[in-house]
Amino acid sequence: MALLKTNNMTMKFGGLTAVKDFNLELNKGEIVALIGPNGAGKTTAFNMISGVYKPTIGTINFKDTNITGVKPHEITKLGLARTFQNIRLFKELSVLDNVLIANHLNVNSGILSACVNNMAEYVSYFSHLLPESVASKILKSTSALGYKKEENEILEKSLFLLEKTGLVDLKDEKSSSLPYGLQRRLEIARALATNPEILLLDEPAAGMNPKETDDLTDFIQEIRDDFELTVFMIEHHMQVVMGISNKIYVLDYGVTIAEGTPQEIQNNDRVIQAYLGVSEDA
Ligand SMILES: Nc1ncnc2c1ncn2[C@@H]1O[C@H](COP(=O)(O)OP(=O)(O)OP(=O)(O)O)[C@@H](O)[C@H]1O
Repeated sequence: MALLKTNNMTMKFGGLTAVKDFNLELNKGEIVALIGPNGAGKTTAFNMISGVYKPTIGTINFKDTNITGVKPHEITKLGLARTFQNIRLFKELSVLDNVLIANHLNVNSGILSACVNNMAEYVSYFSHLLPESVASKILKSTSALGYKKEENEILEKSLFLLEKTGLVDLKDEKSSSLPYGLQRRLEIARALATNPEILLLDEPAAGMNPKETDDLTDFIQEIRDDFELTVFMIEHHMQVVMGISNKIYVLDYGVTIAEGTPQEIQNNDRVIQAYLGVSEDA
């Protein structure tokens, strides 16, 4: 059984059909890419899967659960985490604090959880709305509560995530001081704090230099293996897409014009005409 399956998922904005009858299947452990020209409907598809939009028509199933129209934080709680095209970190906080806060807000026991129970889901979605000063206060007040056991577990888990994402030596740096590629990794580390089964990556290579892009390809495969993830990514960078995807879906004007292996997609005339024939970064 597919881990995630959409059935004729469709989104209409007034008279515009942004995504039409999208049938996606993600199987456990796969890395699947969604490509297509600007305005093809990729972000809209992501937004429906992650609960930002409720599809106008169609359903989304995650394992045995119909998650169509379920709110973003609930979807995160079920095991789908996402990153955004525009990085959303607490810029003034340290690298470690960015991961600590996601972990702190994800604790499940104690007085702390009564106050901020399972808010990590919100952090990944609404961190841009949560003032940095409030984020800092949450961190300070949780320390003040003195939950040593929880504190230690959270610190350990955060350091583990930083180790796995190659950021542990930079844990005390201000997050905004990191190069772009490492900020994207930090965003992924924070998403991993919610213990996802599926990780949705929105243009993970955007703005990266060639070295960062090379590293990203290995990195995505590593975290897929280490955290037993299934990865679904929107990406324009063909080197990344063709290098690591098990399967690729191609959207054009909301319609799925092709799906298949990298080789099948590269040889598909319709895809070449609509997308691959134009500039790689279009
Ligand atoms: N909230 C919205 N209201 C109205 N139209 C929208 C909305 N969101 C997206 N659209 C339209 O839906 C279409 C698909 O947009 P979408 O952002 O999903 O494309 P995309 O493939 O992600 O593009 P890009 O690669 O530029 O990010 C576009 O015509 C866009 O203008």
